[in-house]
Amino acid sequence: MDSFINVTSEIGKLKKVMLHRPGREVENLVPEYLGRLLFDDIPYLKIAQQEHDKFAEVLRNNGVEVLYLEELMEESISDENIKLEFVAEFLEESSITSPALKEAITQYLLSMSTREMIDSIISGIRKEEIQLNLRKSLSELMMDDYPFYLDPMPNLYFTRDPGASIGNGLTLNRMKTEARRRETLFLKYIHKYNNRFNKADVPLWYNRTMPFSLEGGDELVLSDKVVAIGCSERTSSEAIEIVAKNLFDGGTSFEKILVFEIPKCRAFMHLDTVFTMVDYDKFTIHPGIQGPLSVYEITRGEKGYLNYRHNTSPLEEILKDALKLSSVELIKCGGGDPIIAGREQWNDGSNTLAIAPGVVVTYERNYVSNELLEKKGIKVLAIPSSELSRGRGGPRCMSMPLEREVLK
Ligand SMILES: NC(=[NH2+])NCCC[C@H](N)C(=O)O
Repeated sequence: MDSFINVTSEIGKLKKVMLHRPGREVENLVPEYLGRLLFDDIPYLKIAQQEHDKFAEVLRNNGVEVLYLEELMEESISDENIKLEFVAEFLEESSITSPALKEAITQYLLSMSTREMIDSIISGIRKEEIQLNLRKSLSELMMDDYPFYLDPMPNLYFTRDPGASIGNGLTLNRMKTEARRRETLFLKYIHKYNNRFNKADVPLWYNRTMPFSLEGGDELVLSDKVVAIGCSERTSSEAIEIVAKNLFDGGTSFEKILVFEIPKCRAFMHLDTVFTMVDYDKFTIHPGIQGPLSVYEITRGEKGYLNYRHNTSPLEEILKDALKLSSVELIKCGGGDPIIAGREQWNDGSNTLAIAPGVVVTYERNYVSNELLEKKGIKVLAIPSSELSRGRGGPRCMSMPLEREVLK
């Protein structure tokens, strides 16, 4: 049986992808906690869902099988013991320490159908949902005005980040911030228990139990030989070394890791917010990172060691050389105009999702960058984006490819 995961490029025809349709979690955002939950504004859920459905429809109309995280998860924990294991682990990681409270929340969750339970965990659990006749501990008393027992997970529709498909395997990531760390538990259970996965042994190139942060928005599979990883606000150099070692030792075809060191700031949180691949030899780039960008290379060394090199050539040269191309083109977000580029990058103008070589899904609000892509011969499938964009992620962030056609 073929592996359930097969991703050896950023642009090969997309065959299977995992999404999460935004739900009630987005309506549990309030101004006080926006920053901590990594949002800049509160999306209007009804419109966000319509936009997201349009995104899924564009993918389906182009031959992509769309799988929803919530459905894969429901399949994964249908067995009662696995469900209990999941709930216990989830509550542990949500810092529910009081045994009585843990028991009350567990009973509350288990009174629901599996699907309702998953939706409720994603939405977050407000204190008034559960009637408690317990004596409060000191810490509970002091946290009394905090509205949630379980925080909502509004970033889950960015399915790109908790894990990434590389070759036939996955990185199961450790998220930089507390706000997103529990998201990776879903992928852990899907990987471990979903029949689609474990029938075809899927190796993990990284695990969420490791201490260094790694997020999928930083992981780009440029070819079956080259992976680019952003060293960013979210992804650490230590994690990159571990992924490199595991890919090289894991019998994969990968030979080189290009480490893109980008400025560590919110606007550029992941590499894919400033750089994506749109065709064999074409990339989008935010002009704001071209100056500060440093590229390092990791290759296989002797006796299992890794070789490291700071490559100071211009980015075009680095990409040409790594991908064995005669030329490459970097297409500037907003055409390079600093105001347009700043505005469109903030709404993920550089965050394209290639669904085939030269065919990308983008946000329609980034019309200057979209027109430019079209001028360069790229087919642009633009989706509505007024509400989805408020979470600071675009079509690439909102999708986790599971399978792409192998490029010839
Ligand atoms: N792959 C990406 N660029 N993801 C964007 C994620 C946005 C999300 N609000 C966060 O801050 O984590």
